[in-house]
Amino acid sequence: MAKKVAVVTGSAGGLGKGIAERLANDGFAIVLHDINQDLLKETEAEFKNKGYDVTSFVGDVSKRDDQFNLVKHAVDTFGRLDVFVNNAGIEAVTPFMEIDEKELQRAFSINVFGMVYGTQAAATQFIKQGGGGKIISASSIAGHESYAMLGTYSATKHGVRSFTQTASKELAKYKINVNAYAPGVAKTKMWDRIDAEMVKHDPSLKPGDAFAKYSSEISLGRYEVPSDVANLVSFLASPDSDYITGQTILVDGGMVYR
Ligand SMILES: NC(=O)C1=CN([C@@H]2O[C@H](COP(=O)(O)OP(=O)(O)OC[C@H]3O[C@@H](n4cnc5c(N)ncnc54)[C@H](O)[C@@H]3O)[C@@H](O)[C@H]2O)C=CC1
Ligand SMILES: CC(=O)C(C)=O
Repeated sequence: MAKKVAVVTGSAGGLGKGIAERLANDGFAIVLHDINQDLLKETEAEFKNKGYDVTSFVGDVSKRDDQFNLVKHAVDTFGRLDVFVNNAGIEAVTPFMEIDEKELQRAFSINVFGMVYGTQAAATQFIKQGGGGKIISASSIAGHESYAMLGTYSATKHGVRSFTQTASKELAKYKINVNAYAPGVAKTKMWDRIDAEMVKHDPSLKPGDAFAKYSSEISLGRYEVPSDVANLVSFLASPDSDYITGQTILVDGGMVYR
């Protein structure tokens, strides 16, 4: 039987790379994707060296055409699509009174518009194929609870949770499951940048303090690593999750309780 095919956006590094590697080990053919062409090519070469069935596509999730072309690339290369992971996202760290139009536009266009366009592109292909499919998106603990200095970011991740619910209700008739994962505090480049920005806005903080403070609130006593998130995404991409849809599932080591 032909391999199932998974697309993971923003998978040149960070959580997306961990998710893509786990899905490759689960037996999927993988479409890596990112806006960072150099890092994407490095990751593609690394995956090829490991023997994974992989291709890559450079794109910007905030551009609707790019998202549809990404799905086209997956189908042209591997013949079908089974799983689409809307992972790409950016942070925004700003005191509420200083949030401006530029920040709102940039964060919403990537985190929310990108998720909507990716979901539309994947669902269009799933409906054409006629056999259902899985759409899995990156929300956050900040999609369940809003944080100081992370107002814009938190609103975008609440948006992902909201669109996950709506899309799941409308796409259920096509046997398309739409769910989201909500990580907590993972030590990726994103958190390095959040930490640096928080220091700039709060003179009482030194580098590493914000990350240490957030991490200290994790019940299981350690920060998150990509495989923690990938374990959940693997489940959501598998038939074991066929009866779950519209959910934004926390994978945070115990920080936010819903
Ligand atoms: N790191 C963390 O603690 C948490 C992360 N998340 C979410 O998980 C997802 C992945 O986060 P990380 O791996 O930590 O971030 P990261 O910044 O380490 O990696 C994100 C990747 O997405 C790519 N990307 C950014 N904008 C893009 C665009 N417009 N189009 C295509 N690719 C783009 C980047 O080039 C990068 O390779 C994000 O949606 C983030 O909001 C959620 C909760 C916690
Ligand atoms: C990066 C993130 O999603 C946080 C702080 O919850």
